[in-house]
Amino acid sequence: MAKDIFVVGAALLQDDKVLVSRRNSDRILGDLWEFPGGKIEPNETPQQALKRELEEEFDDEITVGPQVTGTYAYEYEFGTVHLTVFYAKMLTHNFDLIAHSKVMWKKPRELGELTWAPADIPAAKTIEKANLREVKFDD
Ligand SMILES: Nc1nc2c([nH]c(=O)n2[C@H]2C[C@H](O)[C@@H](COP(=O)(O)OP(=O)(O)OP(=O)(O)O)O2)c(=O)[nH]1
Repeated sequence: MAKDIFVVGAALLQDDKVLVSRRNSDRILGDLWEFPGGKIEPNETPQQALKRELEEEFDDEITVGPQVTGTYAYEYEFGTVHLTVFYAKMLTHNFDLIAHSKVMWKKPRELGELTWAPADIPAAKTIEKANLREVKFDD
């Protein structure tokens, strides 16, 4: 049986745009677009894992909002990735990020132009049709 890998991704929002990130060429699923995030560690909730991964990656705190869509399982040859994508916001927006070659801020209708990691397609399609200004955060 293929191993199960539990992964969280963040659809970071800024006005009417969402941050997308491209995997490095030398990694599994190299060059494909994804939502920044990573594997959930034992004893972590998906939200805790997402905060930890994003804080490591972008050196900024995030607020985690609602799930974009249900957890989606995709069977790759290396294992089955169970991906959950949450809407999120950065607390202090780090503009350096925009210059970073592997991330881009995109409007929802532009998401269909990207070559996504297969596990991300349902979430990307949901966001494509979403009105990002209506996503509700608790704070
Ligand atoms: N981060 C992330 N990974 C994704 C997405 N879609 C998708 O299929 N994956 C896959 C790629 C990897 O096999 C796995 C996540 O691993 P990762 O390498 O990004 O996470 P990590 O930093 O915790 O892992 P590691 O390098 O420490 O082993 O999930 C996505 O949207 N975001």
